[in-house]
Amino acid sequence: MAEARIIDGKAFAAGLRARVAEGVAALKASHGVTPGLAVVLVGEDPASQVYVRSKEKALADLGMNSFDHHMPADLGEAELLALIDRLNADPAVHGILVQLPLPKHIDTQKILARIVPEKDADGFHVVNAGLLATGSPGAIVPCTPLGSLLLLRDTLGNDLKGKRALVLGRSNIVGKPMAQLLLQQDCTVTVAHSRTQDLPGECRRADILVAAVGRPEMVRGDWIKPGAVVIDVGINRVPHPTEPGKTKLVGDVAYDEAVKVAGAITPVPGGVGPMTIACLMLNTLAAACRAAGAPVPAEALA
Ligand SMILES: Nc1nc2c(c(=O)[nH]1)N[C@@H](CN(C=O)c1ccc(C(=O)N[C@@H](CCC(=O)O)C(=O)O)cc1)CN2
Repeated sequence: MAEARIIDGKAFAAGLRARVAEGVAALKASHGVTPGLAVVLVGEDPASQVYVRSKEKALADLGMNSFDHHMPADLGEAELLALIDRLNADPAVHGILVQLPLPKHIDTQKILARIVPEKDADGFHVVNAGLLATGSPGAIVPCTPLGSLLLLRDTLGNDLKGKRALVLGRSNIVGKPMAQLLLQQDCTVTVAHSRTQDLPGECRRADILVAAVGRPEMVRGDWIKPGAVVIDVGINRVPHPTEPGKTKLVGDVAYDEAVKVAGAITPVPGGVGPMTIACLMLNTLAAACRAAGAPVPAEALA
């Protein structure tokens, strides 16, 4: 059997970013509005610092405003809530991003719930989750599931109808919204998790397999239906197998095994990861369009 087609998330994300840049220029020209995202980072988690820097660079590259709030790890919850209140009230801020994870002394749900839903660029607010779950217009869709769906549509030529989809993982940030998006595409959706019986068997039935479980290389090659499309959301840093003291990134899928069975597969790195940041840019543009009464880019509507 031929090896799987490699889904190039990096290239697709570059194209999406170019389309967002065009949308930004058009909004400036038509309404005199520059989309702006407030980027809130609390503490010094090294991975979060890297992601936040990439987001701030992407904003600048695409002609958007970035309002950076890098706060100390011992910032109090009340101070963070007060910052969110200020950003909610600032008309130049169209989107607010609070980088996760937050330090343990801060109640993440309380912070996310404080962001007004129309500025919730990550789509994590319960109002946006509810709009998505009910198929209502105006939902801001979480970036990683949105990016995964755009890659799936591109791979399958928009033909997801009737396909059996298995989402492995039930987080509020990826698994649940991913399942909602696939349902909207008329897939037959199963959500599997750590307590699912016969996980390999469930996976083997899937035409579309989205792995978002956060366990390095958990999905083995013989769990995959021949020809299935595999979207690997996992980003796990593990000890390098041959270079002592070094680490490497792997997904939730054993790539070398899966690539021999699947019809198409996202690599890690270079698959879903770059789409997360591109979709954040898209959601920020969409929020600015809504605030200005301008048409919202179709890709953001899922
Ligand atoms: N508020 C949020 N916090 C977090 C989110 C999120 O969507 N919103 N997601 C992750 C981290 N994340 C963005 O914040 C993110 C993760 C990975 C990538 C990415 O491009 N990964 C590269 C590899 C990067 C590397 O070498 O480490 C890839 O997969 O090719 C982008 C964004 C948790 N927090």
